[in-house]
Amino acid sequence: MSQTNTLQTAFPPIAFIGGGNMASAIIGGLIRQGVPASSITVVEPFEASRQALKTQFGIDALPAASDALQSAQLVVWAVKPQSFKEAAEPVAAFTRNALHLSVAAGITTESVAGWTGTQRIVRAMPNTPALVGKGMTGLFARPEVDAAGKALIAAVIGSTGELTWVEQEAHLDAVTALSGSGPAYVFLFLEAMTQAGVDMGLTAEQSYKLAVATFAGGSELAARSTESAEVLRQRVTSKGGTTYAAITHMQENKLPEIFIAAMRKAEKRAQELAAEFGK
Ligand SMILES: NC(=O)C1=CN([C@@H]2O[C@H](COP(=O)(O)OP(=O)(O)OC[C@H]3O[C@@H](n4cnc5c(N)ncnc54)[C@H](O)[C@@H]3O)[C@@H](O)[C@H]2O)C=CC1
Ligand SMILES: O=C(O)[C@@H]1CCC=N1
Repeated sequence: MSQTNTLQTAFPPIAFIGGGNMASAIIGGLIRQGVPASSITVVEPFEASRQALKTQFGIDALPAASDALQSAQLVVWAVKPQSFKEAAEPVAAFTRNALHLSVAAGITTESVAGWTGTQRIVRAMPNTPALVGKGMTGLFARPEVDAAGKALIAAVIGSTGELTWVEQEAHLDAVTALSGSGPAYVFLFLEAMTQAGVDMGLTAEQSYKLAVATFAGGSELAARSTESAEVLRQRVTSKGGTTYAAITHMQENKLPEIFIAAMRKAEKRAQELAAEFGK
């Protein structure tokens, strides 16, 4: 049986609370896998976002929580950490028997349990390449989630790309700093590489194409290779050559150290979000 058929037959009704970027990425993955829009309910207070869900997926999102949520066996929380508690209040009464999946950065499953009145919670940290089926998601399940619940969530998230389970919830803050925020680091590099290409006389279009293809190609090579990134880097870097000149400049200016420190800032911010908005 194909993956599409498995999902179509095995998929229960699912509700999304918040219908923005991340919800759309996951909904897009589900629909690409053949899940019917009619089995997806979305609560989204903003008219423009509801319209976008209608245009993109043919989903009539609800402006507020209602007893339509009662049929959902899985509830996906895709609201900002700042809005989670407020969003949970009107929803909780309808969803006590459902399995819950939160993608909110920083917010602990302990907080989600307090707001939803259930312990059956998985916390996930996806990323925006999920929009094109190339997502990477870290997941943590509370002990109250059984194997069937984990399998359902792996099927949902698997429709958007790859996934990995972590044993300690705190490690999701590391996942956030790495792959959750990571696409932004890639885009910053793309911007800088494109600018450098333009400075050296290429057109912006040509330069961007070269940069994007280089990231995609480098990632694919690393993914398929049995060798480490360090070895792959050394293979590009002829002694006294052009790459050597560039990498030496980056190392002398502590680019790796800056990168590592920056990611620790992201991890710390995830911890702060929990403290600020988790109560
Ligand atoms: N954008 C990203 O790269 C990633 C985001 N996340 C997490 O996903 C969550 C959602 O982020 P985005 O989708 O980027 O934000 P977004 O702003 O695009 O979507 C959030 C949606 O929630 C809606 N909303 C606000 N109050 C609500 C309420 N009371 N009830 C129901 N819906 C309500 C908003 O109208 C908005 O459409 C955040 O918690 C974020 O930490 C996780 C991984 C990556
Ligand atoms: O920046 C944020 O807070 C969210 C979480 C990871 C990516 N975006």
